Amino acid sequence: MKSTLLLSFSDYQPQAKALAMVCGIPHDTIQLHRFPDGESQLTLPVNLAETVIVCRSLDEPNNKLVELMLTARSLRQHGVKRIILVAPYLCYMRQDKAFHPGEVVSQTIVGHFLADLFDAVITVDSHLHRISKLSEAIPLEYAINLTATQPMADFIEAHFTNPLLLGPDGESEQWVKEIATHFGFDYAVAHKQRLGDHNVVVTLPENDYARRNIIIVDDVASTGKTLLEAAKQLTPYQPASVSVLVSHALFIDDAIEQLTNAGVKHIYSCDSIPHQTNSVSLANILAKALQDVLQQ
Ligand SMILES: O=P(O)(O)OC[C@H]1O[C@H](OP(=O)(O)OP(=O)(O)O)[C@H](O)[C@@H]1O
Repeated sequence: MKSTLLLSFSDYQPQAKALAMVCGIPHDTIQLHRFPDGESQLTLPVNLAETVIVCRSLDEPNNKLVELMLTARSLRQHGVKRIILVAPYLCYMRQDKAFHPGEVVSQTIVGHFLADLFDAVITVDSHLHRISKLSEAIPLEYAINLTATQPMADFIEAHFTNPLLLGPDGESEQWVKEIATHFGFDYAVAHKQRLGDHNVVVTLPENDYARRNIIIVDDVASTGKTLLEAAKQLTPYQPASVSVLVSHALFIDDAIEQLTNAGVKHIYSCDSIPHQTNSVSLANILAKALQDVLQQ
């Protein structure tokens, strides 16, 4: 048995291979076949290792969670001692509270499900708004929530001159402030009221937005409505440009088209979810965290 092996599915292979290369770990592929009835058939490599890292982002989560369970249980049956999940985008972290009687708190249920399968979980900019640590949702010693603020700051520094960062809601301040601090960028944070899945109201703080290159920064773009409403509020101030940068690019349905139609000039994202807007690689921050865990 080799000592360490990184496995990925075809949906995240370039990013997983890049991570394996930075870490100097061999990479192999889990073959996936979906039967006509929707069941998944998985085939693991024949040669495994004592420690196996499974690298898969958990957008479109429902099939992927079942496939992770099949993968992890099968790896254990084959004698793998340590199984680490690297999920740059972690699903179900937004349903963290029962807002109405009977509502299921998915965050902790999915968290315990992953803790039963894996020995460590590494993710990036997880949506932890009502808990302070990922280990409160995933009860593991190594439940690590990284932040992409450093590579995002480096990207902005390389592509913009004197930008103004805008967080579209109070929760985004943690990321916007940290990115701004790296290079002394100006920043502001808006207020958001969520009225429904596709309906938010964004109120901008007082600021001189005219003739500025503004970058709206957030953790995740799902319907894109949060970014869209922030961009629309900026238009009357006649900024030089409005761009967006997010950690996780879900961009459901026509989100990109709506942002473009609203005058958003550039749409950038980290590569936690494969998307046409991917501009910022997470390989280096994931590799550092993974190497730290492997040394334990
Ligand atoms: O692209 P969208 O569909 O607008 O979704 C993305 C937004 O949703 C999340 O916050 P949310 O509104 O859930 O607020 P919360 O911080 O209160 O959970 C997230 O932080 C984004 O701001």
